[in-house]
Amino acid sequence: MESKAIATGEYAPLPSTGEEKQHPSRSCGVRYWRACVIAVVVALVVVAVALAKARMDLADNAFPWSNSMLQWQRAGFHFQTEKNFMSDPNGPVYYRGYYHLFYQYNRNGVAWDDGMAWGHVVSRDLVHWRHLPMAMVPDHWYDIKGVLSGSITVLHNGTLVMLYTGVYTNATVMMEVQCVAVPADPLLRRWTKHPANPVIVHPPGIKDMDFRDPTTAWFDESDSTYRTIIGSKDDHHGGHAGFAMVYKTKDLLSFQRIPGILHRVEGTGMWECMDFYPVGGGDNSSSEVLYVIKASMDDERHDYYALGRYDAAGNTWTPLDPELDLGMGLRYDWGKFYASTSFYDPVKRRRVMLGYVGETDSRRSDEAKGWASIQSIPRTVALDEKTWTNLLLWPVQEIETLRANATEFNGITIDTGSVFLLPIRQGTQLDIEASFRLNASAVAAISEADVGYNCSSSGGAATRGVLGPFGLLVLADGRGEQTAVYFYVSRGLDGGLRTSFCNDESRSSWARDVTKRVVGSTVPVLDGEVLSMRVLVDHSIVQSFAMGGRVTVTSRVYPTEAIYAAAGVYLFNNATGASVAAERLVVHEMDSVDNKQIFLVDDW
Ligand SMILES: OC[C@H]1O[C@@](CO)(OC[C@@]2(O[C@H]3O[C@H](CO)[C@@H](O)[C@H](O)[C@H]3O)O[C@H](CO)[C@@H](O)[C@@H]2O)[C@@H](O)[C@@H]1O
Repeated sequence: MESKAIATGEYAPLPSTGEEKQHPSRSCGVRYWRACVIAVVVALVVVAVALAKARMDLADNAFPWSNSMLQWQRAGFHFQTEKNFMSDPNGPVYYRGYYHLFYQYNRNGVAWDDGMAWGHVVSRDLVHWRHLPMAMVPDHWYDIKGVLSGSITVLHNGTLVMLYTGVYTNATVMMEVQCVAVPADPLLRRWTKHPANPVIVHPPGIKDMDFRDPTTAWFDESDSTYRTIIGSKDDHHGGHAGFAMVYKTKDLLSFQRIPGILHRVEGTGMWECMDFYPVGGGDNSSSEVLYVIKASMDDERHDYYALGRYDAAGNTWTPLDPELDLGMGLRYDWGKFYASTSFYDPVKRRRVMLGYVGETDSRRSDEAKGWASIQSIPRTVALDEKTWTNLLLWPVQEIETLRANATEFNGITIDTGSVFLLPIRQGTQLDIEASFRLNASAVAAISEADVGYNCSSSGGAATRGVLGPFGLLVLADGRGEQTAVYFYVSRGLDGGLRTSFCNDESRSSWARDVTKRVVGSTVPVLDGEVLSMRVLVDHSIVQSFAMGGRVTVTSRVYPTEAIYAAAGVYLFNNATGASVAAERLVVHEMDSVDNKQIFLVDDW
């Protein structure tokens, strides 16, 4: 097994793409002088055009992406569309033997635009998806500018109702309104928009375009009504609060706003794609049920959540810890992950959520690829009954059916300042399980304080501290391109240890026209626990999970050289004060899923 020094130096000059091969020139004899003059003139013109283009590209830092580089970026086992722009997952539901996933889709381009529709796929296992025709398109006056996000509710009688936001415009206004549709066939291919639409218009005092994304409704036994939440924002009197309103209905057609608000947090801005559901209190738990409130914060483009108590009679939700109120501390994911939604899976009696993972490359690259965005792997959501301060978000078990060859490594100790190449067959579609233990006596001997480590501002994986960073380099070619997924342990002034978990994208690509950040968060680690991570690598998407899903971090990365056979995985330890033992390390190769475009009931 090979061991080599970690690359911490500056990036070398941009490499050539390999497409700019020199062609041998043919010498010009007298007989060919005419042809040669023409050839020289043509060559000069070509060079001039190429130089002009190169100057333009340099001006906006555009990398000369080749087709094979762009082709490599498509995921192998995540769901994505063949072409065009996809965003929010909408109305996931289990119905008559199939998981249905709808999603925001622009049929005409690689970016968000007017005219968003609901795409539709179905699955038996949340892993292999089959495409169905567009489920909902803008074709009524009240949704003519777009069928925006919404939800599907399974009513007590087993029937389904879709709630969604329609956008319309006339000479004076652009307006978001809430609408209802019901399925017209058992496979949910066609939906009938109700003649009563729009069924909810915004209350006074709210801006026309700050009223969207109705949640899945739940049944309240106290007055036998269904209830749904709609997010908004309040910019009055110089404020900038996000807040949630609750509507109740008996028939899913006539809605009444419950006075007051469910919750409001000053300074958080528009709450999009809200979600609200119970956690805890399950079969194995004697503890009370808590309620998760989640909002996609439009200002920041992050999905925040908080744990609290719900008082249905008083129509209020109160955070367990006011310092971890919505928008303050807890996120579903610390990387690129937005507009998530969840549903209750009655088959496996679990809550499952997913969010969309947008592009962090340039619009020009998206146009060249012809597609934009990937859906996250569906994740189970559960209360962390050990901490009671956070959720556990974990890839659904079904994706383990894609695991092919597994390579297990035992007894590797990574010395300070070293890297270790893992001998695996391919590095582009992987599910990696790893747990690490810092040398205990080294940790005990260290008394110096190293407080205040922050993934985003402390310099990433190349910055060395006493007890970190250490972890994995994925999509790494040993020549500088690498995405680091790492822990960093610091000792606080109180003597206690504090652990951060981060994805460092800053060396993920030679290209300068992609966004590269270091993202992550501190993660709770209880006494005696080893530091564990799981990393799903799937071409341009890397999803990292720490400590069983207490913290998750998703990155989009666009390597230029660490692709195809050149993509590898390394262990690394950039700490100065302690070696790290990889106690458990299993690298599973992952099969591809073939998301067929056409669905035929009989052939599946
Ligand atoms: O597709 C509409 C639904 O998407 C949501 C949440 O993602 O709102 C998005 C929003 O548009 C912004 O997001 C786009 C990418 O998702 C972005 O490309 C666009 O430039 C942004 O405006 O859609 C509304 C437009 O009315 C805007 O206010 C949002 O930020 C969700 O809330 C929508 O239902």
